[in-house]
Amino acid sequence: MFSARLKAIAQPVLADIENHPFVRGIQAGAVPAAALMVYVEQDTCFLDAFAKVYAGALSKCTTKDQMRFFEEQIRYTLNDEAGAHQILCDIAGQKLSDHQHAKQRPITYLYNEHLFNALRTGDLIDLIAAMLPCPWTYTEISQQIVDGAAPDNPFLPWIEFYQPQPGQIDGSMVKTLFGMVDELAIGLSEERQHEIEQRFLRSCELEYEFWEQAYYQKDWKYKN
Ligand SMILES: Cc1ncc(CN)c(N)n1
Repeated sequence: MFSARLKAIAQPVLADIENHPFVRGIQAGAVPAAALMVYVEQDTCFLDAFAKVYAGALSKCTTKDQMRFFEEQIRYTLNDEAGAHQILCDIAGQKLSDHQHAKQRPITYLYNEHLFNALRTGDLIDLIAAMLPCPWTYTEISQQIVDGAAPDNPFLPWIEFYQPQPGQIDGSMVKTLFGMVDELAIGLSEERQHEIEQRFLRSCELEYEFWEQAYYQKDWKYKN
């Protein structure tokens, strides 16, 4: 299966994500408030772009079922994922509405442009491959770190938010997306498959860099 190939090539970066100090901090129940707020601000920019890219995926669909699936993801991204941000703001003692109008920092810009590039230059499979690391790495992280988290860990609601539970959208949707990729990969040349793998792997690396950007509060050097 092509999806197994994608998961296999991403194992080293997935391990680095799971060991990132931000992610380890979530598991330990302590992340600096400033890092949390950079994360929330940048993730707001990211999810706005992600919803638009989902709309682009919808425009590339060939069946009603595929269209309904993406329509559901757009609603989830626009309406429900701010719930995860609210949890982080509560932990940091901050008001969510004060952190929803930030400008894109470099990695957010790069990640968003990477997605828009897949939308402009790729087929549906290219776009799904570029989008999949977003839900996939969070599902993997939440499964990995929930075991070591203490019952009074303030991040538990955030970890549970991304847990692949029956009826919860992020778990089953990852399976659906990998299933779509497997179907769409049938008959593609080795060269095309390699291109698609690159889009997937780049997004995994950008997921890592997104944690890095927030934890170390990285920003543009020159601003006006
Ligand atoms: C950058 C990023 N990647 C993934 C997710 C989880 N959907 C997120 N909210 N933000």
